[in-house]
Amino acid sequence: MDREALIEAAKQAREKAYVPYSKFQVGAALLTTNGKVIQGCNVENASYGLTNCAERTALFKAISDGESTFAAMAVIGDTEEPISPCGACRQVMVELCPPDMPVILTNLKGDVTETTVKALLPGAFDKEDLAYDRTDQT
Ligand SMILES: O=c1ccn([C@H]2C[C@H](O)[C@@H](CO)O2)c(=O)[nH]1
Ligand SMILES: [Zn+2]
Repeated sequence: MDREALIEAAKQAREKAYVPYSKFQVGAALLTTNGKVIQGCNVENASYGLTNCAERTALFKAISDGESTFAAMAVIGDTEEPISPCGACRQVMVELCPPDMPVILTNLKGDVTETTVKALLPGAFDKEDLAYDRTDQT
């Protein structure tokens, strides 16, 4: 699966976005290590804060389908610069994806930036922080 095909899958997913409030469609495509592509779109709600972004939709779909090892993600929106994932999605990527996993950020004009999960959220709070032994502390 090349980068262009993953971007195309994200573009298709974007068409399915449920965005009656923002009208801002976003698509994501997550490549698993066994070559499957899982698509996600943003799904909004009348209670605005319940909105699920495209990136988290793809990740949660994958986990609930039993897919847990990921190789890359592409994200697309109609933005001037390549789309920038929100903080919540960056935190969920840190939880579920390898730190060096490529994240391909694009827009409809075809601008592309490639980054990584760890570059998107340096210094993230993660499972290692929870693993610290606190039993002897008062
Ligand atoms: O990377 C992003 C940025 C925004 N959104 C969604 C959330 C909301 O539905 C709309 C406007 O913020 O775009 C995503 O899905 N992914
Ligand atoms: Zn988000």
